[in-house]
Amino acid sequence: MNRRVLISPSLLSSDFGRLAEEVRAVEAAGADWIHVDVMDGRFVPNITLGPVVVEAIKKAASRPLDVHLMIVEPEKYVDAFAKAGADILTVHVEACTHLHRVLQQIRHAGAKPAVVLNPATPLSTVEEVLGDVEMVLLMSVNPGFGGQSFIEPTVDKVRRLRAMLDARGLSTHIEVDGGINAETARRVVDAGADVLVAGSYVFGSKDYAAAIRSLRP
Ligand SMILES: O=C(CO)[C@@H](O)[C@H](O)COP(=O)(O)O
Ligand SMILES: [Fe+2]
Repeated sequence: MNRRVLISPSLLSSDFGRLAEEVRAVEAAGADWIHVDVMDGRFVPNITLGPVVVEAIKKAASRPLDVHLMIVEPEKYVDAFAKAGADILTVHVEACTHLHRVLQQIRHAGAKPAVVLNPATPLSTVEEVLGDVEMVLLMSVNPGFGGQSFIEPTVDKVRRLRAMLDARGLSTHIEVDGGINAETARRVVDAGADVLVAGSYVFGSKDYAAAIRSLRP
C-alpha cells in the first residue's frame, strides 16, 4: 500500500537563537509537521525546553506540532503542553505506569495521543493500546541527543509493527526518529513507516528543501 510520507524536522538541531525563523524556513521547505523534543534531564541525560517555548513555537508555526515528551511522570505536564499548542503529544511507554490513563488524558486535553518505544523496548508493551493512539513512534537511536547513528534492527521492528496494525485493520501512523537520512528513510518507509523525524540531516544541510525532498520516496 502506498502511504503519503510525512516529514517532521526536529528542531533539536536547529539554531535555538533563531527558533521562529527556523520553523518558518522548514515549513517553506516542505515540512509537514514540526517535531519538538522535550527532555527533562531525568528520563534522558539532556534538558531542552518546556511549555513556554512550545507556545512560542506554536506562534511561528502553521503546521502541526509533533511534541515528543522524553520526561518522567508525563501525566503531570500533558495538560500544559496541550494548552501550549501541541497537536500530537507522544509519551514514552517506559515513563508511564498507567499508559492507558495518560493516553486518555492527552485526548481529553485536546491533543492527539501517541506512544513511543525506546530501541530495546519490545512491541508487546503497546499491543493493548494500539486502538487508542494516532501514532506509534519507534526510536531508532537511544533518546537524548541529535546526530546519532541509526540502530539497524529498527527496520524489522517497523515491519512487525505495520503487520500488527494491518492485522487489526488499523491505519495508525508509524513514525521513526533518530539517524534518518535519505538512505535510512527509504528503508523504514519500505518497511511501513509513514512519518519521518529528521534533525541533523535537515538542519545540517545548506538547502532544507532539497534535504526534505530527498527523504520522500
Ligand atoms: O528525539 C530525538 C533524540 O532523542 C530526536 O528527535 C533527534 O532530534 C533526532 O535527531 P537526528 O538523529 O535526526 O539528528
Ligand atoms: Fe524526537
